[in-house]
Amino acid sequence: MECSKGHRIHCHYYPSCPEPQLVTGTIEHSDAGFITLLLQSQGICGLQVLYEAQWVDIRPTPGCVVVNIGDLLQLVSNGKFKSNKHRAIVSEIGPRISVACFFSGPLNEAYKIYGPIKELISEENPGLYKDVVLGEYVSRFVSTSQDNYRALDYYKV
Ligand SMILES: O=C(O)CCC(=O)C(=O)O
Ligand SMILES: [Fe+2]
Repeated sequence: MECSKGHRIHCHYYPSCPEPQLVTGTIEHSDAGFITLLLQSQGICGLQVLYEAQWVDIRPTPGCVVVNIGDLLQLVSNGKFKSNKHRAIVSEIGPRISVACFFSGPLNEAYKIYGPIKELISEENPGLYKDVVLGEYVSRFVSTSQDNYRALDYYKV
C-alpha cells in the first residue's frame, strides 16, 4: 500500500507552564495517516489517549515507542483497526519533548486512491468507507483539524 512512502517527522517542544490547566499542548485529534510512531522524552507525562470517555496518561517508558493508529488505517481496514483520539498536555514540572513520525502514504501522489481492502468486504461485512483520493483527503484534514470533525467522517458510506 506504500503507506511508509512519504513519512514526515515532527518534533514538539512543550515548555513548562506554571498554570498548565489553562493551556493546551496539542488539541484532541486522531492522526490522519496510517500509523504514527511517537518517541517521548523521559520523566514528564504529557500524552493522553481517550479511552472509555476518560483521558488516560501514556507514561514515557524507557526504550519504548508509542504506536498510534491513524484514520487511513481505520479506512483501509474497514474499521477493524480504530484510530485513537489523543492530546498532549503541558506540565509545571518541566519542559517535554516528543518526536512523531507519521506514515501517511505517498503525499506527493495527489491522485493516489485508498479504500477499504477488498478482501475484508463481504455481504456480512459491507464497506464502511468510500474511496479517498489522497490529495483531497489531505486538504480536508487540514481544513477540519481545528474542529472536532475528522476528514474520515466525510468518507463514511
Ligand atoms: O506530543 C505528543 O505527545 C503528541 C503529538 C501528536 O499527537 C501529534 O503530533 O500528532
Ligand atoms: Fe497525534
